[in-house]
Amino acid sequence: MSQHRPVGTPGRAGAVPALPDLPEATVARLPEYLRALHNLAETGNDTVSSEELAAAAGVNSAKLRKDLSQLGSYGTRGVGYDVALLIDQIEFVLGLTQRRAVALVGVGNLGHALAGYAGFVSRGFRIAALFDADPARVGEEINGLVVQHIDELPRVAAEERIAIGVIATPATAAQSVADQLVAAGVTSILNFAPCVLAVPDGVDVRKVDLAIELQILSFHEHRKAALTGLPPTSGPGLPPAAGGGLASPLGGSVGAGLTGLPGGLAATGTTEPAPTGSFRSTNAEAVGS
Ligand SMILES: NC(=O)c1ccc[n+]([C@@H]2O[C@H](COP(=O)([O-])OP(=O)(O)OC[C@H]3O[C@@H](n4cnc5c(N)ncnc54)[C@H](O)[C@@H]3O)[C@@H](O)[C@H]2O)c1
Repeated sequence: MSQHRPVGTPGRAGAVPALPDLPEATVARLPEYLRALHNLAETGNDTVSSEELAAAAGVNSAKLRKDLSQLGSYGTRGVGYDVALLIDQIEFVLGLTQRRAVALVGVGNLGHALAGYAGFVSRGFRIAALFDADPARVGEEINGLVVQHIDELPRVAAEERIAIGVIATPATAAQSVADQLVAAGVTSILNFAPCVLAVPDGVDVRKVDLAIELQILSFHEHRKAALTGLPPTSGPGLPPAAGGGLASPLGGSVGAGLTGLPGGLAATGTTEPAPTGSFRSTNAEAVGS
């Protein structure tokens, strides 16, 4: 089978292109494919097999073939995928053919690091404005941009056509900043503050929380230790219980089964009720979803 462009690829002047309605998990993998494809292109590869691309992107090849088939891309039997064409297709679907303007709110420790990160430009984004509420930070120049007071947000958002707002303020300020971004017409927010944001329908929120990622890894460490009966890999941790399992905070032995979970929690996890009303809290995890 040959490789096809998806319906409505760039070049059809005036047309509003039809985009495939992709599952969120597929959308989350597309940037991984794109990164791998750019690396392949830079190292002189014109074509790539699904197995090679899957390995470079860190996913299984059946999943990759299914994801790419949803873009209308099937590769060519015996040849694989055309690297340049696939880059075009994925960039088109992700809307990366235009450089989107990003506003960063909160220029403290994290904000400084983000404002100075050169990788956004090469991935299709332009940090167009920096905001802070602290008069001591206003006027500071970082990477050629001057920090402006948050009160300037509505004017600058319109002038710079800000598409995405990045929140790097303390959690206590994040909801009010999100409200200000939404009022200024920003409909996509990347939230680094450790809190859930309420936003109106039509506004997308992604959340990045490295502490959550570490907690998930901690769970896997804990589980591996429980399965092998070995103590955790670092720190004093919990003392091994009699019988080789790990002691839970409420007594009992996790390694001997899941009966020792605090409060009698079921091992399958809990389900939160869906938010109601006109506000929603998508707050999807930007890492690992
Ligand atoms: N997601 C992650 O993995 C991760 C990692 C580190 C920090 N964080 C979070 O990022 C946030 C920033 O952390 P930090 O260490 O840079 O904090 P920081 O205190 O150094 O910086 C916060 C900045 O926000 C500004 N600010 C406060 N209220 C504001 C408002 N209403 N409008 C505009 N600016 C405002 C402050 O003046 C300050 O410059 C915190 O919420 C922290 O928990 C997240």
